[in-house]
Amino acid sequence: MAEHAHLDPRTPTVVADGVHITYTERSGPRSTRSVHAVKGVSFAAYRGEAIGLIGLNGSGKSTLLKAVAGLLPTSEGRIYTQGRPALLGVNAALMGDLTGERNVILGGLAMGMSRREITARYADIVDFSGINDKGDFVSLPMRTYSSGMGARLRFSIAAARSHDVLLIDEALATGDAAFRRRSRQRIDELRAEAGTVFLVSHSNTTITETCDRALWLEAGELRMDGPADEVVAAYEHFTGTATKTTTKRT
Ligand SMILES: Nc1ncnc2c1ncn2[C@@H]1O[C@H](COP(=O)(O)OP(=O)(O)OP(=O)(O)O)[C@@H](O)[C@H]1O
Repeated sequence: MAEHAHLDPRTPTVVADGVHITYTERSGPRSTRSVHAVKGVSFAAYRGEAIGLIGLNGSGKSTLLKAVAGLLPTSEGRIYTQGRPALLGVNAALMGDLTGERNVILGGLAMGMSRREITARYADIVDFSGINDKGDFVSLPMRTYSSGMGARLRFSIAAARSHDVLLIDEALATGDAAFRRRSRQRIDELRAEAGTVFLVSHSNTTITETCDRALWLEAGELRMDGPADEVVAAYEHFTGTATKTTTKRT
């Protein structure tokens, strides 16, 4: 229809409309302190996009991700999402005293998989994580894993099913090169299945390799939104460092 020609034909999965997020904490018996972490952020994310969130420490990236996941209320503005977004954080709640195997089952249930689906995908999840590459770690308690192993297992559990919106907070940075390659492929597949992936990372290389679009947050404000390579280039110019030195080696 000609009169609708100006409308974006893509399907939005997340719309943030003038979002403000403020943390309020008690700072004494009768006083509170508040931190205005996200300030008037607006964007629309569409099916099939992988969007990187970049910015200095404390710029509001994790806060925005948690709000999109529905774990933090906005103090002003609205966030609309399609389906139930899945948040995959470095600290996602797996249980240290339980074995990797038990955690795959619990994590799978938390991600909305049925027992039958988990059983069917169990071997793939463990293979993908690579935690059994050097021995039978999956039958050991998770507290015996390195932080990289834990993060890999979390990513593997979350990525085992498709999501309308998958939110990933730094999880990929902890893997080795082979695991990062597998993760990138899996993110591409999730996008091809028409999901939207958000990725918070301090590695500019991870952002440009994994994402087609990036949002740059600066002191809680959205400073730039555009193609990942352009936004990363502007951010690097701002931080005054070249790609080489900002690439986090893990
Ligand atoms: N639970 C909390 N209570 C109070 N203030 C918080 C809380 N979490 C974060 N903040 C504050 O909100 C601001 C944004 O933090 P956030 O963790 O979202 O930034 P970030 O960009 O993800 O940082 P980083 O790159 O260091 O992970 C910071 O000033 C931080 O101190």
